[in-house]
Amino acid sequence: MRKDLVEITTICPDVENSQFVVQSNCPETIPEILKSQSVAANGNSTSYQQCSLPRIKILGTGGTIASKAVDSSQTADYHVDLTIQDLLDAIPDISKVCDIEYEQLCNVDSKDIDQDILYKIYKGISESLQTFDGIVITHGTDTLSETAFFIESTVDAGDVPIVFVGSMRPSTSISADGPMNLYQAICIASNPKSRGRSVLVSLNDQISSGYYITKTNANSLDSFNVRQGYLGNFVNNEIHYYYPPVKPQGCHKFKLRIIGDTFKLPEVCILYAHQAFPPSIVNLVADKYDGIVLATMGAGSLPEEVNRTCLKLNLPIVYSKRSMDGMVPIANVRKNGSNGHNVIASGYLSPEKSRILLQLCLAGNYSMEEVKHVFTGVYGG
Ligand SMILES: NC(=O)C[C@H](N)C(=O)O
Repeated sequence: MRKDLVEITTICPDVENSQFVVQSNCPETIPEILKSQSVAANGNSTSYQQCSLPRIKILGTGGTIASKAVDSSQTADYHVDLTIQDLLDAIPDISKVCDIEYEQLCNVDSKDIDQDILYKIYKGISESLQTFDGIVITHGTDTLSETAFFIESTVDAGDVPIVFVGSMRPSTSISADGPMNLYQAICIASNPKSRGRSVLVSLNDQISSGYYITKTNANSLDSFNVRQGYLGNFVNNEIHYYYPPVKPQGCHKFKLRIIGDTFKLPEVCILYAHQAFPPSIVNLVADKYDGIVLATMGAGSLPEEVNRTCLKLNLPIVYSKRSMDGMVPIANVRKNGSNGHNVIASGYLSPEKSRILLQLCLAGNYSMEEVKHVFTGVYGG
């Protein structure tokens, strides 16, 4: 698993009592690697000495974690002003945990992450997978779940942990949360127990799946919520995972086809439904977009006239939901005997994740049946 472990002895008859030689500044997790390798060797042949720390790549993109306000009591009205190097300077102890290389991909609030930046993040991660033991991406929390979902859907990480991290307070704030969140993200990426868990998110002492996470609180430190449950947490900066490594159920992987360096996804917009939602709004955007996602009321509810309008259109329309919990079942979309040639149920996916999934399906020239299969078969729609 690790390239930087060097075999030093060949006799280890008693795994439980065997001694491992570890550098004094090694992360506490290293003995776990050594132990598991010895167990794999059936307790009778191998022990290892660590000769270097895990290699971690940090990709900086901006967000509140890289922001400054005018004074320390301010937790709003701040701007992105710090580089990834500044952020790392605030956590000098991290040099005891791993060897770091870093790259500034951009420095923006996450509301400004567009397709070009998304592609830079995809490329930065893909190019680092072969060389590093873990990857950390600093990112604004507002759209972090979208980037994490996109990366989970397009990157085959193998066992390498890809950890997204942000903060809710700017760096200048009293009790800024960024340095600790970043420190923990790097510990997650460096820890062998994180291998095989795909895309993770580090925030407020919690470790979550990047695939399932949703930002549910616009202001508090405990901003992310995962109905599927957290994967683990930190106590005294030790990682405690609740489950063995696992990847999200049925996640559909897309292979991005990039021509030259141009990366262009089809355009999909989201419309938020409400009482008296007019069909005219659907017609208005239908000409300008390749697909539409509707944040419906309840579990797929829209005024009947809007349903009829959608069925007349010749573009894919995903019925998602305004509610954070629950799902849109296919039965609520293909109603009254209609075969719903172009309408798709989002299942459990939020509107913003449905949008990305539909973009990826359309970019791959999936047929309507294939698009439905991705949503229906995999996500329970
Ligand atoms: N807490 C944050 O990071 C919010 C910020 N507006 C962003 O998404 O970049």
